[in-house]
Amino acid sequence: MTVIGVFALQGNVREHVAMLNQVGVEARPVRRPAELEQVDALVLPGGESTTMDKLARAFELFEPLQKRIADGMPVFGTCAGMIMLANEITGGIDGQETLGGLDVTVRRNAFGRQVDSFEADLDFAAFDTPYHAVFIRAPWVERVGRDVEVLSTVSSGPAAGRIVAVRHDRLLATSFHPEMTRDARLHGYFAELVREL
Ligand SMILES: NC(=O)CC[C@H](N)C(=O)O
Repeated sequence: MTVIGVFALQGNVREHVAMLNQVGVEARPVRRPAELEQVDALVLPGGESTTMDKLARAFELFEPLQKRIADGMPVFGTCAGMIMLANEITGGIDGQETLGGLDVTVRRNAFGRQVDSFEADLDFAAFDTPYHAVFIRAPWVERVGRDVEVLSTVSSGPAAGRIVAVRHDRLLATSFHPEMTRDARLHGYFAELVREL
């Protein structure tokens, strides 16, 4: 049976595990390299990408993660997790590094101070009704590589048109926190992507 890990050094780990269970997937926290070896795919939750970068190094997960991503492990990165997956970032702190793999440029804290946190209904071609998304000091995607599919953009307001969900082969990323609403459709979408392998 497929097992999806949730990177558990930071973020809403329990909520992600619960939503994966809700879509019929076994899920468990990943804190150590040996635990990473036992999962088929991984969720990188939101939090603070600069801290995640440091913690991943301190727990000796950074290089094993990069290797698994290069070997084709599916990863769903949300918010700070999206930043961690990006090949390139703007607005990072000095020396901040990402795992990479996703051919995009992501701007940290892109929505500005006034809109630190906000909610928006997003359209996804894969879903029949809008997806209600919660953004917290969220990044957006400024550049997408040739093979990256844009799954959703903000539909109205000052940030209209900004890219907030993308997929590049086995890597899925959202600017927002899909574990903070009751809507498990994105976890379901990711689970499908993992099962198709
Ligand atoms: N909710 C979040 O994950 C915020 C991301 C955070 N602003 C960062 O740069 O990592």
